[in-house]
Amino acid sequence: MKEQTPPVILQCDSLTAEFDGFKAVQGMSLALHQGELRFLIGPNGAGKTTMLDMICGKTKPATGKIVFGGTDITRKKEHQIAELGIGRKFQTPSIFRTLTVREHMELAMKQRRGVFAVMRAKLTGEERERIEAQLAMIGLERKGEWIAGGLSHGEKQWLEIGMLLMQEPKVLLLDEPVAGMTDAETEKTGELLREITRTQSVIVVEHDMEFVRNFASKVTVMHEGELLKEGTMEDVQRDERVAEVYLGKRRESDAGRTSA
Ligand SMILES: Nc1ncnc2c1ncn2[C@@H]1O[C@H](COP(=O)(O)OP(=O)(O)OP(=O)(O)O)[C@@H](O)[C@H]1O
Repeated sequence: MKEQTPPVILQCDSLTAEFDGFKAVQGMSLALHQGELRFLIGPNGAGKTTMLDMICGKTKPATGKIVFGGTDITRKKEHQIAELGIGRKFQTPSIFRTLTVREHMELAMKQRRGVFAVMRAKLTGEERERIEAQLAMIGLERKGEWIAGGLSHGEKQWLEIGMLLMQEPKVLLLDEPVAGMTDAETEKTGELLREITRTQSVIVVEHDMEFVRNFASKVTVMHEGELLKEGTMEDVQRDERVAEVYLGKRRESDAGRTSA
């Protein structure tokens, strides 16, 4: 039996973003399917982060339309979009150095419940189990009592992903999640993202080409605010325009496995 393509969960049509007349993104369209792990790549200034900013409502598109799970979210506010189920993680970890790992997860869960709860407010047994399961998923099950400030850079990034997951988003938007990670941490992050896509969909903005090669099924390449190419990593690598504007440039300056 032929495998069916999962339905589209997020549809961006002809998005344009303008900053004082400068078009950072021009006519970008992107369709994300349920359970997809999509990589968004391109040279510096291509407009990748601006795309994520428009999807999560941080930047309002000048033109175009964004539909998420059948709802037009183009003009919705950031918090409304988050509540509908789009979670955003920025590049720099924003954790509280003095709270424990488990406290971070509890806070994230309470934000989801919409309760102005103090830390002492009781969690149900079910909620505790969810936290433990999520800690195990991000590989921090034995570090629940650790002060977050004592975690490694990679672990802090996983904690943030775990906090995002506690809010049960349907789509996760991640900006360079493996930047600054060791090779082993990068590999683990890729596996974590794969596991997440068993139930959720993910868009990752990424510069680490080896990471993209290892974990991407579909890649979207942007250049100067526009869509340059979309396809498998093989399609993208074979494309001459991509090689010219991006991969080629990168190869010249590539000293081993680094970021572009
Ligand atoms: N708030 C802003 N005000 C003015 N210009 C902006 C703003 N945000 C982004 N830009 C400009 O828009 C262009 C696209 O930026 P963006 O950060 O989306 O690119 P990017 O592909 O994510 O780049 P990088 O890989 O370097 O993060 C850049 O020229 C940037 O300077």
